[in-house]
Amino acid sequence: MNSTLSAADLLTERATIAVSTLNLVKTYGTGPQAVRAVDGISVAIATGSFTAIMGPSGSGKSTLMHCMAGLDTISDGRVFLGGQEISRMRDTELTLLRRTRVGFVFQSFNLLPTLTARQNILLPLDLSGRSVDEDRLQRVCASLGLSDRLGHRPGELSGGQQQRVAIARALITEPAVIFADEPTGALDSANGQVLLSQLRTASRELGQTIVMVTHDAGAAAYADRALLINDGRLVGDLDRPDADSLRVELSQVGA
Ligand SMILES: Nc1ncnc2c1ncn2[C@@H]1O[C@H](COP(=O)(O)OP(=O)(O)OP(=O)(O)O)[C@@H](O)[C@H]1O
Repeated sequence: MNSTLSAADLLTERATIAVSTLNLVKTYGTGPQAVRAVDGISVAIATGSFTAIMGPSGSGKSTLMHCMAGLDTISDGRVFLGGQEISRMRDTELTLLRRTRVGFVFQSFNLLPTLTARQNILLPLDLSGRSVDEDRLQRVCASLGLSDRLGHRPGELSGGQQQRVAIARALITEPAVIFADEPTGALDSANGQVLLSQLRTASRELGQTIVMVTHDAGAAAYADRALLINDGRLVGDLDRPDADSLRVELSQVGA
């Protein structure tokens, strides 16, 4: 997927591109204190792909992801998600889009402690008044190894299981994109690897588009593609990245 697509391409290729940016700029603050956290990034993410965003601390990874997900306003450029231009949307439209077309997984699992795993997973459907597709629920939970844990509350689950509940909650609405910010950050290495394999399976077997921010070259190696960010710019774009070549690329940008 090249980065020279026009806005018209991005709107007409909605079947093959899940999320894209054109000359995206995000500036925090004004005057001499202003920080250009994202400095003119154009990128197109293929539907069904698993993409890692990597780069040194402060390079703009989370800001880029937040702008792609409609969690943050942008300063300039354009963002398209699921065939719609979100950079032109009003707040109410954006809120609806985030609820129905986007899934989120964060480092902290963000589960509601008083709800069971099943109730946590179904929460986005409940909030938007949508009915439960029991088959999809069973399929998603089976693929994540959660079928026998659905009646448990988060406090009765391990960290790895809690993060899998968070992934099931993100998958249940069949969103255009799941955005994951350091999803293995609170897990030990064995549970982290299980989780990354499950994200890869969700992309390969369910066709789920996933965009993941990570510091970890080993984690990014599970993705189909790694975008390298430095000083708010796209400085590398690797297909089928392996951990060693990612470490070399990262050391060259000072990470
Ligand atoms: N709300 C904010 N207000 C002002 N500056 C911000 C804000 N959020 C981020 N920044 C700045 O924007 C730049 C990019 O931050 P961002 O969090 O996107 O980087 P990152 O690559 O995700 O970093 P890390 O890996 O440390 O989480 C940094 O210089 C940061 O200080």
